[in-house]
Amino acid sequence: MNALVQDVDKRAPEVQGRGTTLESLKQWVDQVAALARPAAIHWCDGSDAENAALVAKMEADGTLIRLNEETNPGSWLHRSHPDDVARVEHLTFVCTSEQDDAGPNNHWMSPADGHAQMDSLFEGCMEGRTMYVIPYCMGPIDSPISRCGVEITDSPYVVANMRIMTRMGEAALQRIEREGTFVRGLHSTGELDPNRRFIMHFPEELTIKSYGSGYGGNALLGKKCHALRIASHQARQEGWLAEHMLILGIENPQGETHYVAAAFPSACGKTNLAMLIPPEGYREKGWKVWTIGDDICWMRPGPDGRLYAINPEAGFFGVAPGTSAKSNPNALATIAKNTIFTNVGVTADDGPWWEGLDDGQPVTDWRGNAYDAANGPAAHPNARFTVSAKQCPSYSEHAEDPTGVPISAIVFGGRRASLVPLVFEARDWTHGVLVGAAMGSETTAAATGAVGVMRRDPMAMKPFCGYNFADYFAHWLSFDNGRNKLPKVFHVNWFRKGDDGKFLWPGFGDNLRVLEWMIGRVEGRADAVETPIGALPREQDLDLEGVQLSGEAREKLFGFDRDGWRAELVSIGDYLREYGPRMPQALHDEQARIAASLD
Ligand SMILES: Nc1nc2c(ncn2[C@@H]2O[C@H](COP(=O)(O)OP(=O)(O)OP(=O)(O)O)[C@@H](O)[C@H]2O)c(=O)[nH]1
Ligand SMILES: O=C([O-])CC(=O)C(=O)O
Ligand SMILES: [Mn+2]
Repeated sequence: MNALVQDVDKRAPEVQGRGTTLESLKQWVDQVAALARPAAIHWCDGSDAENAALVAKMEADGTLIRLNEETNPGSWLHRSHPDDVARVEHLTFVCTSEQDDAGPNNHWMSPADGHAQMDSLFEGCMEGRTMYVIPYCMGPIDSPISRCGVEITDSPYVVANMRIMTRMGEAALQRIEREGTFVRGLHSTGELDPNRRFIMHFPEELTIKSYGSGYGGNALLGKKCHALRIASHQARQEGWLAEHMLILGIENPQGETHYVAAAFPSACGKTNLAMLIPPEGYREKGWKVWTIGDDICWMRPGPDGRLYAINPEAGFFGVAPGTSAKSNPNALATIAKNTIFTNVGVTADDGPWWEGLDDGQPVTDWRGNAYDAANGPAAHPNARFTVSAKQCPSYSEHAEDPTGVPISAIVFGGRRASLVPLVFEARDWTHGVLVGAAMGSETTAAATGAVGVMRRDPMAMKPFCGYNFADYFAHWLSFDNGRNKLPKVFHVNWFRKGDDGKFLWPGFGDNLRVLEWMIGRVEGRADAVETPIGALPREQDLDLEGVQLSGEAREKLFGFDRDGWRAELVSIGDYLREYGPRMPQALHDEQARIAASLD
């Protein structure tokens, strides 16, 4: 047992009050142990020795497979159960006392039913297994914006991943004792039976219970469950924002840096944008892009009224397929060592392999079978890497600033094959909130279910907002209070397709051309044309030197299709009405204003 917690037991009754938080932690651990009946309890300290012992155990039982030590030092392959490869939105619940507080955007169960359901699954589920207790901090350990939690799990794979993704161990436990509060997460991989799998949240109790999956977003409870679903609920009560956003810094040739936060749905380009390498021409002039975070952003107004953002995570849990020396060399450099690969293929010399990788050939697929193209891709489309952010060559020296970084622009974006141009700017905050609320995107392999189906995914938070979207939009609107100096809001679409079904915009490094225009707008330098949907750049307002665009590409990326947008605004109006009377009138008014200006 951890020394700090052990001390609680030894304390004389008169000083025990000082350790009340740790006492209640210990009581909860005891309660869980009585229910799940593990063979042993291990309090994680986050040390290298602890990790080495866990990894050795996982290597021995086949949970981890060692990759080539020369080409991929310290790196491992994990093959999940083939039915457990992505988030399960249909099995994810938000349990609030009132159903309306969870909203039409969440599956709901009453807290009593939710606990009963989960506790019956947890009964005796850890028999013969070790129960790990993981104290962790989301965000830099010394940042006032950070928050702590404790995850109890029976999966050593989860422990190894949480060690990379969070600040885990002794320092987190000390912060928990100081702060007097923490999020409780209980997880078991159970039998990995898709029919006995639930990811359940109790935001009013700051509690998470997850059963039956070992996959990242379902099992690493610090990530989506805590840092988005529970944190969004806390953020609303306390006046901040917990968002599914990357954070990056753009340094211009004069050495000035602007920070941008961008919300794209799962597997829609956050990791890639966060690690962008400037294209030819920009590099020579001295443009640089710095990575702060690739998935989650917590932000709040600072004393000067600007929004300050931290990345609550310490690592990247990124999509492997498509990562190449051409698309994302920074990611490739980051994962060159000390990386856990999940569900990738393997080459003859024990290297990790996925579709889109520049060289190598797979001999084994993600299931562990001999690779045969007839059986599908070598790597699962949602294969992932887990790696420390510190290994990223573009990791910003300000990424761990306790104050966070000031945000100049917020960017929303989705996968839209048609209609939506490359970029436009919202005219003010309220319009920006509508643009976020109306976001649409085609579904991806990050969640189980059909891929490529267009759905509304407001602010990329459809699977992650822990409360009613109507209240969430009202919360966003409330930041426009006359005191805050809010960032400009933009919308991008890297995924517009031509008649031949191919992407019209080169994307990746070339996305800096669009970011540069945004910064120009923030500084009042760049030009645009006003349209009913917002301000659009003309081709000449972007630096497109060296970019080959067809006539069709120019028309579709920079044009505005009035008839198409009329239909889109009708669909947006219908969507807002699905939330009934809780939807802020300001968003209905904004939708009506734009719809009217399209006539
Ligand atoms: N065409 C095009 N594809 C892109 C671009 N950026 C990223 N992608 C593709 O989008 C997919 C996923 O991108 P990621 O950056 O890993 O997605 P993410 O938003 O970080 O995803 P999560 O970790 O699931 O939240 C990969 O297949 C990329 O190759 C781009 O600018 N253009
Ligand atoms: O949660 C996960 O498993 C990975 C992720 O970032 C997402 O799906 O958005
Ligand atoms: Mn994500």
